[in-house]
Amino acid sequence: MKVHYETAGDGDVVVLSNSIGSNLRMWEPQVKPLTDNGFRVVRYDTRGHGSSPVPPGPYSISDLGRDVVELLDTLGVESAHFVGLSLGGMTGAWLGQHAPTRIRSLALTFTSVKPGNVDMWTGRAKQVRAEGMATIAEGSIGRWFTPDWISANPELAEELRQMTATTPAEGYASCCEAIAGLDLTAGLGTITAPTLVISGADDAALPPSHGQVIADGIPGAKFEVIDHAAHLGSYQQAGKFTELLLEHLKGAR
Ligand SMILES: O=C(O)CC1=CCC(=O)O1
Repeated sequence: MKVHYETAGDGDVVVLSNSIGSNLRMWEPQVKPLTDNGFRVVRYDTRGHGSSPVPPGPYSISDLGRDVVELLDTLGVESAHFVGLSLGGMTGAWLGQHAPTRIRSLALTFTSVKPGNVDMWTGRAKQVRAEGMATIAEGSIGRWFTPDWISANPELAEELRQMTATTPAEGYASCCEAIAGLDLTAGLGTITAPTLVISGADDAALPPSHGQVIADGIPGAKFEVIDHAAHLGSYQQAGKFTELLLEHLKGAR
């Protein structure tokens, strides 16, 4: 499936992959630092999100991974650095296992290879298909940011709440179904790409224990935990997140 994407800058390609309920705009804080450091940023909307197509679900993690391979084919890019947050990180873990020749390095952030809570994810899919996105959008903001960040940044928080509220319900639900029951643990040891794993100390959705499993499973992976970061730590602690990412990407050049 051809997903919607935007590119910026010149140099080695870095693909940025969004979390569930967001779109490529979530990477706004990273675009300038990456292009200023000689990378070509390719950010895309995961299927069912933003301006990408919304085929009827359920989707699987291999659907999401194959969309990235098709995107690289479209761009004529043999291999790219891949940075994913949450659902994007799960897509990255699939790519590292199933399309290793297309992946130069991986940054798997605020994510998991075995999220668990199967009933919660299937229940969320059912709720969204029945009621739409409004209730889910309220809940997302509470998981994405700590209460003090929301109080200090009310306009940004509202903008990001709108990002979730305007996500197509069928797309969101179908991605919940890709997460439900997911378990990519067994293949972690086959990943050969240089990998950075980042978790957030205040991420109640996918706490650092999930990142630790990934880092323990991938040979040579580096693991960092960012303080004062909830689930959308790339936004809440954009400075620290981008610093870690640039160090990793420059080391994998
Ligand atoms: O929104 C959430 O519940 C947290 C989350 C898990 C996977 C993802 O992309 O976001």
